[in-house]
Amino acid sequence: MSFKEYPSREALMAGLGQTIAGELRAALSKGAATLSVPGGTTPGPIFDALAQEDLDWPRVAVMLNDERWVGEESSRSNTRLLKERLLVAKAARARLVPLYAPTETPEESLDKLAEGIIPHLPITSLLLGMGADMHTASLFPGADKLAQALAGNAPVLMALRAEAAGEPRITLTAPVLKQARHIHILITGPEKLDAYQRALTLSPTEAPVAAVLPQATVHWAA
Ligand SMILES: O=C(O)[C@H](O)[C@@H](O)[C@H](O)[C@H](O)COP(=O)(O)O
Repeated sequence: MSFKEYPSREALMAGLGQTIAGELRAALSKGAATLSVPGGTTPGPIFDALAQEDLDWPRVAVMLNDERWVGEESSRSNTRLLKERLLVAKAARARLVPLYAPTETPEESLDKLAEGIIPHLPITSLLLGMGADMHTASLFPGADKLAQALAGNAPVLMALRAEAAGEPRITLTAPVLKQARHIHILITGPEKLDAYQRALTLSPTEAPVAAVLPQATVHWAA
């Protein structure tokens, strides 16, 4: 586990964008590469930076760590964010691996979406966000199927429901996250720094982000 503090959010976003681009470039020199990213409000500037990187994007599979079960017309759609901020400019030619399909419930689409993901595992570069409640991806404390999603034998993809999550979620499970070659957790501000420090002392059931902390680099700026 390591912790990296940056002098400003701008420095964090630019620096981490370059780190991830370097990891993808190294993987591409040997074969294909997979980038998995969060939605939410924090990663937009890293997406902007990555979209300008000179990479062999058609050989990069890009997916989300998790999705809120809403259509792309919703401002809460992570797929929409991805299309607007990451899969543009030079990265427009990257290959999007979907985490959403227009069925009423996520359960109806789980198998099909998982089938699309499996050929692109393990993830080369995994960028994770974290909530102040210490959830990561859609592994929320108190979620209905959290224990199954944290288990070593969890399927690749699961549908979860949690009060704090709002709509139903679909998420990569802990074993898939842990198998990523490079794991980066992106957090900003004092509240999330405090949550990260608490997570270091808690179990993944209490603080789901703890499941990946041992292998992760945490990147923080005030
Ligand atoms: O769809 C989501 O909600 C995410 O993927 C989620 O895990 C996110 O990374 C955290 O909730 C942090 O979100 P913020 O960056 O908005 O604080």
